[in-house]
Amino acid sequence: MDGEEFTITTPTQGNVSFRLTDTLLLVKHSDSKCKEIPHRQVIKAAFDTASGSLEVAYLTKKTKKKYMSLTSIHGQVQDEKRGRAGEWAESVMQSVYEDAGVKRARRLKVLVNPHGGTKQAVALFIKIVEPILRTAGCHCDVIHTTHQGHAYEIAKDLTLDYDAIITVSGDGLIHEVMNGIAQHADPIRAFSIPIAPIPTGSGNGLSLNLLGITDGLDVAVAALNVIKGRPMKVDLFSFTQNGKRTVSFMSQALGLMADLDVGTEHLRWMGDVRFMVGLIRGIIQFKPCPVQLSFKVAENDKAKMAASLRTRQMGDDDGNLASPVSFMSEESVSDALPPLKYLHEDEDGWTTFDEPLLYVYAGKGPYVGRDFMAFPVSWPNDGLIDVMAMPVSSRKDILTGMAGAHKGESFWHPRLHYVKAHAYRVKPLKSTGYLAVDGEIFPFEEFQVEVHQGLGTFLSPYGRYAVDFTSRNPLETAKSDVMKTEYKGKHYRH
Ligand SMILES: Nc1ncnc2c1ncn2[C@@H]1O[C@H](COP(=O)(O)OP(=O)(O)OP(=O)(O)O)[C@@H](O)[C@H]1O
Repeated sequence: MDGEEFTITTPTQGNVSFRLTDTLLLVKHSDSKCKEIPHRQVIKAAFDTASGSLEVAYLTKKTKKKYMSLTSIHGQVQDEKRGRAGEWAESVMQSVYEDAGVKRARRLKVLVNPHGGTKQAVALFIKIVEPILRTAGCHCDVIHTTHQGHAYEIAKDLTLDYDAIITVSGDGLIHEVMNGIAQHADPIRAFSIPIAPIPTGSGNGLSLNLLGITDGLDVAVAALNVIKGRPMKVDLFSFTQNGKRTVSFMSQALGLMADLDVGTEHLRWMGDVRFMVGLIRGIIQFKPCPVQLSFKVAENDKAKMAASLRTRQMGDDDGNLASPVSFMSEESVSDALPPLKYLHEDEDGWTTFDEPLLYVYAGKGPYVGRDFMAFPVSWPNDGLIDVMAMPVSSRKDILTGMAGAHKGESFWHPRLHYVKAHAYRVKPLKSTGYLAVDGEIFPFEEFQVEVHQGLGTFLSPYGRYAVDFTSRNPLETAKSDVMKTEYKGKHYRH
């Protein structure tokens, strides 16, 4: 039945015709040219037999609008086509959902943090996000968090019949959800319920990574990801400190990089500008970060990391997407978190970095904020954590290093050490300093981090981070060999 044209008569827009092709829904108003809506943006086609009315809904980008717009068109189907309208609407739904590997009418646990970022979460959810989710037929069980720790409590006792957990917040609430799930009676099954962020916090790093720099702060694009995204397996980290295990999904920051978060909490109202304020303040203060860093290295050649990223990006299109429709994989169900592999006292195969440092920053996901692609060669489920360490140098050095930070160019800074590791540990050499884990403050005390490959799940439109790292090594070939020699020979002891 694809290809057949259906025309409806609407109360306000005259006649509107629809035709479905293999990839598009064509929408034609009598007085305007035909709109081409990709299947992915179509969220509803429904025919009501009793009234003879057809509703078609989709999202489109409109110039000058901050967010994608929801269009819902209702109207009476012409008499002679009424008998086939139900079947046509069903064939549209089949094409835009099941044929794309997506279950319709997802059941969602929605956590709205009224306190995050610029405190817009409640208004944005009610005005923009909820109408989109409801139009798509999603079942939303909405809770407004009332206190710190609330999302943790909810996630810990979550029933496992949700298709996704939606956080209308920043990254901080996701950290809480992850740690609630880690304490769940059935953590592996709970971790296989995908999380999808609606970006209303100040940093929104996860949303930028899943949706890209152009769409990453668009709450309507994020809502579309909730409806149409597919589960993407991601690595999570165990952060252990003083015998306590915490799950981290994004980053651990020490020194200058922790200054961006810690101490700018009271500036949440600024949105992500607060991180720039933190950076400038950190550069003015220019305090060294008194720690010893050790890691279990997997790769330490930047050029190889960038080449391997390009190879992966050219690989199969949705390589990281889990099988569609049903999210729970019965075979992979085990009932406990993976055990820790590395003991704190284990020295075998560990490399120690001996240079005085200005900061250590480790994590997963290229963007940590809109202006900073900190981990450009990060991959969702390579089983590794990207660790960077900046030795104490001049303010000028740091500033030049940050110049192309929004495009990930600081990766190539000759003084920045960047490794992919299975695990790493930090031992403070003094008692005072800053440590932030996923943006939350932690005691400045010894800790260790290891990676659990593919333990977590996010909803993703692409099955990979929606981030292009196009920057090439400015020193290219010859000079990069010099850097490599210096890297291995001078500052490390094995
Ligand atoms: N009702 C509430 N009152 C106070 N704090 C809350 C409330 N609900 C949640 N929180 C806390 O707010 C903190 C920040 O949440 P969130 O991640 O949404 O915003 P953000 O920190 O501004 O954004 P980002 O993490 O992206 O920088 C979380 O640690 C969470 O525990």
